[in-house]
Amino acid sequence: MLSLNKVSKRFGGLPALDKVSFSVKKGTITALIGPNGAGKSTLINCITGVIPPDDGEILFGDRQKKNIAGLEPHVIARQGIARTFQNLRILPTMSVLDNILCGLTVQASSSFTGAMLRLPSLRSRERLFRLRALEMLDRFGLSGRADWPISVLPYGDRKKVEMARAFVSEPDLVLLDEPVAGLNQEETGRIAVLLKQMRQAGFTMLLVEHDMELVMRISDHVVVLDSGRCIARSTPQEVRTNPLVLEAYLGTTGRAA
Ligand SMILES: Nc1ncnc2c1ncn2[C@@H]1O[C@H](COP(=O)(O)OP(=O)(O)OP(=O)(O)O)[C@@H](O)[C@H]1O
Repeated sequence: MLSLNKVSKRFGGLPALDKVSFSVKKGTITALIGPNGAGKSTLINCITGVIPPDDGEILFGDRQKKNIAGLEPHVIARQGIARTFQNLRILPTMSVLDNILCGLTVQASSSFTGAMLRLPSLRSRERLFRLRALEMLDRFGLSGRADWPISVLPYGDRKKVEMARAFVSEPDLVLLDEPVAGLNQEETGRIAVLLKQMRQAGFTMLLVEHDMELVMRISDHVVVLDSGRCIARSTPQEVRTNPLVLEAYLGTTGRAA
C-alpha cells in the first residue's frame, strides 16, 4: 500500500531522515517507533505532504503505485490517506456528528465518498453521508453522543472522534499520530480493541506511538527510527530483542541492561 524508498530530509544541514526505506502492507498495522528526535513526525509530515522530502520516493496505492513525494497535503489526502494529530484537530464548538461529517467532505474523492458524490440528488447524498457517519460513531461507541458539542466530551472520547473522522471516508491508509497519548490504561485498552477491529474490517494503518505495550499488542510490523535512520523493520517480537533497538532506547546494549 505504501513504500518508502530512501526518503531523506535535512534541516539546516542536519539529517532528520537519512535514506529511510520500508513498506506498509495492505490490511496491516505498522508501528513507527523511535526515541525522541528520531524523525517520526518528520516522516509523517513527509508522507502527508506537510513538508516535502529532499530526496527519495513515497510510493502509494493499492494496485498502481504513484510517487506522492512533494505533493500538496490536500492532493495526498484525496489519494486516500487520512490522519489524526498528536494535538487534536477537531472543531470544539461543532457537534460530534458534524465533526465526523467533515471527514467525509475533506476526503471527498476517496473511493467511498467518490461513489457517494455521484449520487443524483443532494438529499440522498446527505442522507447517506449522515448514515455513514452514524455507523462510524457506532463502531467507536459514540452513537449516543452524536449531537453533543465536542467541548463537553472527556478527552478519551475526543480522541475517538478524531479517529472516527479519519476512518469514515474509508481511506486506503490511516496515519495515527500517538492515538493513546494522555489516555489511562483502561482507555488505551479500548483503543487497542477498536484499532484491531478496524484492521479486521480491512483498514491499513501506520501508527506513531510511544506506548510500547500498545505497539507490541496490536502491530503486525514495527519500523524503528533512530537519528533519522531506519535501524529495524520486523515483527514486534523480533524488535523487542533487537540489540540495535535496545541500544537506541537504552544507551548501550550490555551496559544498559
Ligand atoms: N522544522 C524543523 N526545523 C529544524 N529542525 C527540525 C524541524 N522539525 C524537526 N527537526 C529536527 O529533526 C529531528 C527529528 O525530529 P522529529 O520531530 O521528526 O522527531 P520525533 O521522532 O517525531 O520526536 P518526538 O518523539 O519527540 O516527537 C530532530 O533533531 C528535530 O530537532
